[in-house]
Amino acid sequence: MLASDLIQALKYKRLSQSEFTDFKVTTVTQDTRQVVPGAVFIAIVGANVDGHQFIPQAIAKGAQMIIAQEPVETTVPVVYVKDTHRAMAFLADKFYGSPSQSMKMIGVTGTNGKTTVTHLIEEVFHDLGEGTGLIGTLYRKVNDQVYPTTNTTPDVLTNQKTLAEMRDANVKTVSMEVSSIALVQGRVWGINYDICVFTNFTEDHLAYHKTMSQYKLAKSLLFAQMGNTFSGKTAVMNIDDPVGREFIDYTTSNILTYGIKHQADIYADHIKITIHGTEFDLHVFDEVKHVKTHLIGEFNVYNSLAAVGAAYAAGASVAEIVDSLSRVKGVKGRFQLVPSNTGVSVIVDYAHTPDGLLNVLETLNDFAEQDTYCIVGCGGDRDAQKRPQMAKIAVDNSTHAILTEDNPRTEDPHKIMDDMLAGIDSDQATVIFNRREAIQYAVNRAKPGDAIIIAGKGHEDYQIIGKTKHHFDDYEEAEKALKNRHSH
Ligand SMILES: CC(=O)N[C@H]1[C@@H](OP(=O)(O)OP(=O)(O)OC[C@H]2O[C@@H](n3ccc(=O)[nH]c3=O)[C@H](O)[C@@H]2O)O[C@H](CO)[C@@H](O)[C@@H]1O[C@H](C)C(=O)N[C@@H](C)C(=O)N[C@H](CCC(=O)O)C(=O)O
Ligand SMILES: Nc1ncnc2c1ncn2[C@@H]1O[C@H](COP(=O)(O)OP(=O)(O)OP(=O)(O)O)[C@@H](O)[C@H]1O
Ligand SMILES: N[C@H](CCC[C@H](N)C(=O)O)C(=O)O
Ligand SMILES: [Mg+2]
Repeated sequence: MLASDLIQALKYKRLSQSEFTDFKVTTVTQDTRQVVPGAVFIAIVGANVDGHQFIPQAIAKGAQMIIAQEPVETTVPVVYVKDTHRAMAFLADKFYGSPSQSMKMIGVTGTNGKTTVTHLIEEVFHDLGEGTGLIGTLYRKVNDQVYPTTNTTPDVLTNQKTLAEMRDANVKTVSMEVSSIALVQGRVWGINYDICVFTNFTEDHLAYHKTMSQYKLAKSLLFAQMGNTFSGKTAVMNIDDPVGREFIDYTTSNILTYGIKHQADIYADHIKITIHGTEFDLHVFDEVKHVKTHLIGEFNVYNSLAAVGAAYAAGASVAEIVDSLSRVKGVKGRFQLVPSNTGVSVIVDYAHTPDGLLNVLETLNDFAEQDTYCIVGCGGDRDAQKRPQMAKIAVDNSTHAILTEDNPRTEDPHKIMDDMLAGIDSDQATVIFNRREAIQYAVNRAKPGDAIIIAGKGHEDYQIIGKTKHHFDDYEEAEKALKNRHSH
């Protein structure tokens, strides 16, 4: 694409040089680390640094045009806009040719369950032999090709680039996690969602959003993005959650409701939960099918219903969806059982919010024959308000609560622990800062019939201390601990 064509995407702009030599744009990026000769570099004012300071570096690496919002002196043409952040979304869509227009786009938002629901949806269309795409916490996936990712919802350029790759690889259906932070930062601006799913709303991310009402507003943006013209789109809403009921008013899309407690279009009854899986009768309007899945817990019935709604709206039949649900083995780090012959059940789970933790502990208590152990910590540089609540939930819902480190990041682990301990009496829990030791301690103490949940890090194969990532994997650690187990 020629630079002159690309900048047509920007309606209001000022060029630093009225005449410039047009060139073929090789890439558009806001990150100097991705600049190649022929690039257009967008200077973004970030939370840590101001991208305008990287302009000389970008030019040295071959950037041939700059998009800026502040006066800069350069040797290459500059396009001035009021807000480079907004411009980035327009340029991303234009450069990659609006890929979301040519695929069925499913966006999933909510505090918990996004990763699980997006995987369940992907599985249905994968089983139907269609090309599928997935963007989320674990990775970006184009058919079977997996790319690593840093954010649950990447920046807008990475999103559009990934979507373009999906379109070119014959992907028909994309299921995508949309985080609240991404929604306020415009990381999904320009994406044309056909189906949007709301899972639930409870506390998280207050370090970023400050108040629950701002957090809620952020989540609502996905449904606002669906628009208010009659477009054949569908919003799939959990109406057992009051916020799900409220968000229905934010869009004129078609609505599919799901739930267990309220009268919904899609609902489950006769629910049976065991350590091996969950069974229920699925009702989709007048159709009823028995579902047997490997996923465990009532919260996973909700996740299944959300996926049923999205897949149904995207054209799959109830029979096809049920067939796929019965095959799904589970998602990495989400209520994942670590095999062992010790008689102790060890489960790795990504619960990192009060509600998530409460749900998994309730599930664990449903089937644990004897005592339960909950190993949990809280991440640094994240919502501090959830820390005392999570400690209390651990204490109230397990026989032995063991408080440990998660990703301390740049915070002092003692400060994080003090925040957690403020929610309980200090003699109610055992504190073992070192996560490896905490896991070994629980595994040694547990008797056959006991169950241990290692919460908070799920699939993560690292621990972030300061700004450094060290290899650390709860599942691997649990396997090792079980091997080295010496019971007392
Ligand atoms: C606070 C926050 O959200 N930060 C996000 C934000 O970074 P930023 O605006 O702070 O960027 P910055 O580091 O100040 O840099 C400013 C500009 O200079 C550029 N730069 C920077 C350095 C350099 O050498 N060269 C260069 O060009 C950067 O590319 C950027 O354009 O934009 C980046 C690109 O989109 C994100 O990766 C980054 O997420 C950070 C890593 C993060 O931890 N975010 C968390 C809070 C988050 O977004 N989480 C949600 C929810 C998770 C969940 O619950 O699932 C998520 O979606 O992941
Ligand atoms: N529907 C649900 N309701 C409440 N808790 C849930 C639900 N689904 C999953 N959880 C809990 O939350 C954890 C994370 O689940 P999942 O990864 O699917 O959520 P997510 O929304 O993608 O999280 P993130 O915000 O980190 O991307 C699970 O390990 C489980 O403990
Ligand atoms: N992706 C989420 C959850 C991280 C989970 C936990 N392990 C932590 O580090 O807080 C976040 O960035 O807030
Ligand atoms: Mg996720």
